[in-house]
Amino acid sequence: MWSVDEHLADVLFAAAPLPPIELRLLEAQGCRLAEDVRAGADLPPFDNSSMDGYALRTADTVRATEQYPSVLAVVGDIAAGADELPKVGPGQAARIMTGAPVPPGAEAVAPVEWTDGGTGTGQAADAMGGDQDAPGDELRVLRPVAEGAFIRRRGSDVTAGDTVLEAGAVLGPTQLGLLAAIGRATVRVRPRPRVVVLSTGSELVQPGEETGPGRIHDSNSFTLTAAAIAAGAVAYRVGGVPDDAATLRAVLEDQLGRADLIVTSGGVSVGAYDVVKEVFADYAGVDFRRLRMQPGKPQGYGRIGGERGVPLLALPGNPVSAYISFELFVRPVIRTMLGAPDVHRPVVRAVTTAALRSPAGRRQFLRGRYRPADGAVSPVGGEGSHLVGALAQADCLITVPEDTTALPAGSTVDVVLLTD
Ligand SMILES: Nc1nc2c(c(=O)[nH]1)N[C@H]1C(S)=C(S)[C@@H](COP(=O)(O)OP(=O)(O)OC[C@H]3O[C@@H](n4cnc5c(N)ncnc54)[C@H](O)[C@@H]3O)O[C@H]1N2
Ligand code: MOO
Repeated sequence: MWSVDEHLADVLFAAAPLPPIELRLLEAQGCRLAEDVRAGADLPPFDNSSMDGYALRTADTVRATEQYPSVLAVVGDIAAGADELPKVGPGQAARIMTGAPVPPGAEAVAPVEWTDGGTGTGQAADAMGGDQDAPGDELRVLRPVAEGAFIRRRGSDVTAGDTVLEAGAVLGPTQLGLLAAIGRATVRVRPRPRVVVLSTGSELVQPGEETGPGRIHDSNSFTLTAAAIAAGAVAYRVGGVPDDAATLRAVLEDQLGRADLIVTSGGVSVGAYDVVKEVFADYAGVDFRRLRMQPGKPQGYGRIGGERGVPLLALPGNPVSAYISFELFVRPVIRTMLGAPDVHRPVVRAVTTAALRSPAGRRQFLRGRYRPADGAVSPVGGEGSHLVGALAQADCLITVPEDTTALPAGSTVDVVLLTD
């Protein structure tokens, strides 16, 4: 028998970060950067207005008041995206929209609310006049405007040559937006591992179909596929492969091409129909071992597919065993392939609200609910590895060490937190 830690070490020994690839921005969401990204140009790329208003020279507004406005000649109209800009001289202003380039000669922008909007009334405007082609040709400015007011300076956000994101950064919405803003269409990242999830068992029926005598719905392929996605993988679900050597070989052969990792459930124990185990051992080069843990005792792992050798983890079929095995062994492999620094789930110390029992010589992982407020943890459901109802209520695993068979309520235990 092997310990949990020995098995984890062996499984991780064979795992490595996937080689970086160049991906389009939205395909790279959630991935880690494999390069330092530098800005090729300034952001903003040019001085521009942060308000709808009038670009002008500050000296012209020094004595402006509501009673005695400064009167300026409007010499042009600048929309965002404009490339031909009027020159603003003394006594002149140009109507300007938010984001539009500040024209030569202008030193500040007066928001439209600080002017009469070119209406000739001398009353403060609350919006730009609607006529784009013919802005009023005489503007009254109702207060002084300071040098640089409402101008977003070129390079004030990002300067050309700046490292804007470092290798290892995770690309979320705002990082992807920044990459787009500096003009990057693609980026070099560690890709998400492609995980093929395959559940074996002739008793399995897909959800939505009638079960019939002795048959059950395939739930593992859903749990494991969802868990792989939650861990950061791209996952492909192949549900319900019958316990038949030829079929299983064909399916494995077929799936190999699109997999960085294969995860199977079922057929790893000692049953008479566990042809799966034979196929994995002979064809796929998978070793089987029994671990000093409960649930999750029987485990297989190895590499399949000759040269390239895709790692394969064969998990036990009992649904709770399969899920716990995923969390303890498969998730760290996926996280390693992603190049994540945190490959393991966090473990906290907590006080159990109920007495716990555990088989001698096995590390037990009981399902529990953890209360961060007071550091208490309560078991949910029993020990049985078929209890999917209780599993769905749990948010943590309560660990009872190998050498402990009973713990009274109030004992301090290690708890593996399962929430993302
Ligand atoms: N004589 C022994 N019997 C068993 C031992 C043992 O040491 N000696 N180990 C037990 C333990 S522990 C486990 S765990 C299971 C592992 O069994 P297998 O990996 O061979 O899985 P199966 O026999 O195919 O199925 C076990 C159980 O899980 C259900 N199952 C399987 N696949 C799915 C699925 N995709 N969705 C939902 N449920 C699934 C299956 O119907 C069985 O009830 O072996 C024990 N036996
Ligand atoms: O180890 Mo099995 O996984 O106890 O149910």
